[in-house]
Amino acid sequence: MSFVAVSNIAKRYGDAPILERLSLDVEKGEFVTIVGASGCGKSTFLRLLLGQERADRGTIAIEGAPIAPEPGPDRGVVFQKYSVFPHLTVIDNLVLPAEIEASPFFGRLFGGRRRKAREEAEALMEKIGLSHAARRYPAQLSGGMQQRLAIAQALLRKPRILLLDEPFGALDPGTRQDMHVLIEDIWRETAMTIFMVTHDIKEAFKLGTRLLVFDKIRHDPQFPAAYGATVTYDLPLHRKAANAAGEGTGPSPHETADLEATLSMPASPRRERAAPAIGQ
Ligand SMILES: Nc1ncnc2c1ncn2[C@@H]1O[C@H](COP(=O)(O)OP(=O)(O)OP(=O)(O)O)[C@@H](O)[C@H]1O
Repeated sequence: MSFVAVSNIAKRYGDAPILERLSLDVEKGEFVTIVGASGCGKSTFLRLLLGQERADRGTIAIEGAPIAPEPGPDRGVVFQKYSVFPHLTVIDNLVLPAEIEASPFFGRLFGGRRRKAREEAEALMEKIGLSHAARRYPAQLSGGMQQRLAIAQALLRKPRILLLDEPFGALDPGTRQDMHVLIEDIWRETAMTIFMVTHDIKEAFKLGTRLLVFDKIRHDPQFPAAYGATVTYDLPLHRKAANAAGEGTGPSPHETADLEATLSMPASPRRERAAPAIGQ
């Protein structure tokens, strides 16, 4: 039994099929990166995993149990645009969820429970490098710091699955590199299972242990929206494992260019050629 089992799911919005015949088995601790043409349904897939939306057909199970019909503490999420509370300081952004969980009506904790929540928030700020900014408001943070805060919020309830939807898409290259280091550290330390949507192929190769390409298998040129997308390439990134052992290098320019060429085309029928041999 795999940790996350996605079996033959389909999702439509109105008359438009977005995803179809999508099946996938993911083991605990995998870092799955997802790429695909814009609008092909990558974020929709993350929302299905989150439980924010329901598939029209098929099932998603975590450790054999059907996924809860709403977002739960076992799944954390970070979006490209900051999902933090703008009117709260960094530390209050990290304490409030605990307060609301413990006291949904008043949203306040007192005494030992409040102290514990603050200690946990402080430990998290230390881990993600925001201790010095505890009293600042989100508008006073850089983009990278705001995303650190969003990641910290997602980690608050110690999720087993982390869903990242283009989390670094709005950041400059230097900040992105820092965030790569942070997310890799968190992943190694927590052994979380991560699904990350990205438009950056190099980032997908660099961070993932497995890379999925979403695309359409069936295509009607008269009605481009007639069919949904599915997983058309599923590439184990063996080289990543070698990297972890201190060996190997990133993808060759040829491999990256090959996949970039594939993805630069609009969502299209499956191209009948062998998947690039990654990390063989
Ligand atoms: N709530 C919704 N209602 C109707 N259509 C939707 C809804 N959410 C998404 N869509 C449509 O579903 C399709 C897939 O959207 P989705 O955001 O999943 O794509 P994506 O691959 O993540 O795109 P991008 O890479 O541009 O972020 C798009 O055509 C989008 O317009």
